Amino acid sequence: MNNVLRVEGGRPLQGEITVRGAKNFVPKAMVAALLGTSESVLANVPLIRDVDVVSGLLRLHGVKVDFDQSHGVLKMDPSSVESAHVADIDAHAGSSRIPILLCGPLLHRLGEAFIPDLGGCNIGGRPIDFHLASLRSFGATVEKRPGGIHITAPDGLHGTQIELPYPSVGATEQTLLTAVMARGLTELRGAAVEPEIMDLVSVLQKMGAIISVDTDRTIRIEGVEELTGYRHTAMPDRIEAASWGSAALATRGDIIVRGANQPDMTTFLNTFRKVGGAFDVLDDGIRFWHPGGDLKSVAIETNVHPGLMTDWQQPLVVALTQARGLSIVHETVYENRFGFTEALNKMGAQIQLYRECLGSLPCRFKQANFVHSAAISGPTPLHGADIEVPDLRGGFSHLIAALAAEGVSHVSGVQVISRGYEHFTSKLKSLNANIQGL
Ligand SMILES: CC(=O)N[C@H]1[C@@H](OP(=O)(O)OP(=O)(O)OC[C@H]2O[C@@H](n3ccc(=O)[nH]c3=O)[C@H](O)[C@@H]2O)O[C@H](CO)[C@@H](O)[C@@H]1O
Ligand SMILES: C=C(OP(=O)(O)O)C(=O)O
Repeated sequence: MNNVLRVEGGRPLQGEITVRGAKNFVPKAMVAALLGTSESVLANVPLIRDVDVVSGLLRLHGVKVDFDQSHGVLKMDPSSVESAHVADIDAHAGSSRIPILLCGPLLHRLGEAFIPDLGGCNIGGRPIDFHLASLRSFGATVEKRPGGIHITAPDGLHGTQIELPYPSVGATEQTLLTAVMARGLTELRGAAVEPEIMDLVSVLQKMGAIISVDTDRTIRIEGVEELTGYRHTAMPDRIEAASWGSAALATRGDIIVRGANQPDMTTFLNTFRKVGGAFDVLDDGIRFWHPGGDLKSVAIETNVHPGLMTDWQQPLVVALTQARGLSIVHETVYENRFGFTEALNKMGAQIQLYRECLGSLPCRFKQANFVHSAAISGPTPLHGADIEVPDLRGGFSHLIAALAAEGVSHVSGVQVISRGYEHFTSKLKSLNANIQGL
């Protein structure tokens, strides 16, 4: 695919598209396959770059990976897992955040792991201190090496007690993937409970794990000696679904998102309704549309589940530029997730950023000098511009802004978007968008 899209905006997006398995679940289920003694089969797998990256990493470790792309069925056979060459793994440095989750499974299977430096969106410092503290508490030894980290477990991995300082999605998954085969009981307090984590718990349970999740963010895992392969259908991508909902709103359009699942999106749907968007829950998806008239301004704060997802924030902000009045967005998950607004201002939006907490949720960034709140005055007509994709969700937001704007935009660096949005150019074309690769 070409890296620059010419977008002629001003047309409502209309039609229907389908979302498949979640970017923030599928790669983790792929990592879980490493723990099994037999083949795992995962269905509803989308064609996105993070799936390619993890397929590559699994293959390097001797897993046979067979991806039937048209049906979205991935078969993974880990019966002959082996150590990969460090130089080969190094080639994956900076590609995604998933490699850190290989630690536990590789320690169980091979007794050691080399993990390349991580990638993922540049929306904050994104340290891995909780991951490493968790692994050390299971008995692992971590050593920094050029290009990554080397991990061993000289005395094996044993159950432990962990309390996360913040309900980190990745650190919760790290703990789960390590605890399921560690000796004894692990108690994880302060865990994240995002639906993608619950789907991973389902996969691990199918494999033979014993995991209980309490209502107070405590997860208890009884280690078992052996896990088998699994058969599972991945939960749909609630971030992609919400992104298309925001695109319908920003362009005054009407989009049916087949595959969108209401229970995973309750908080988004409440916000969507408060802004003035209309939706209808269908048997196999959700229809999102702009009902006409003015959109309404809102004050929102991102938070861990069941709060308003941070990954929903960026596309929604584009729709908020078209709402009447002053909208406030307080980002409490990442300290630096408003960089994408610079391009929106260039296109005519009026978004002012603040270091203060413009909201009442407890926030780690209070008085820490991070620009993490935004005030959006609207409605402001948007006009076409030449803009550069900064990150995955920011990139999709730029596309929506270009589609909502009058005139022509050139959006460069769009390949980043394929990390989490399957076939996004053909989906846009099917929704009547006027886009061309250059
Ligand atoms: C591949 C994937 O699933 N990515 C998602 C995952 O990212 P990821 O798992 O990286 O996000 P986390 O939930 O871990 O991060 C949340 C916050 O905790 C901080 N933190 C995290 C780990 C750590 O060791 N130390 C630390 O300080 C982070 O800097 C961030 O401020 O959850 C995020 C929060 O829902 C989503 O935005 C990402 O789309
Ligand atoms: C931040 C995101 O992803 P990652 O953690 O993979 O960078 C995202 O999906 O919006």
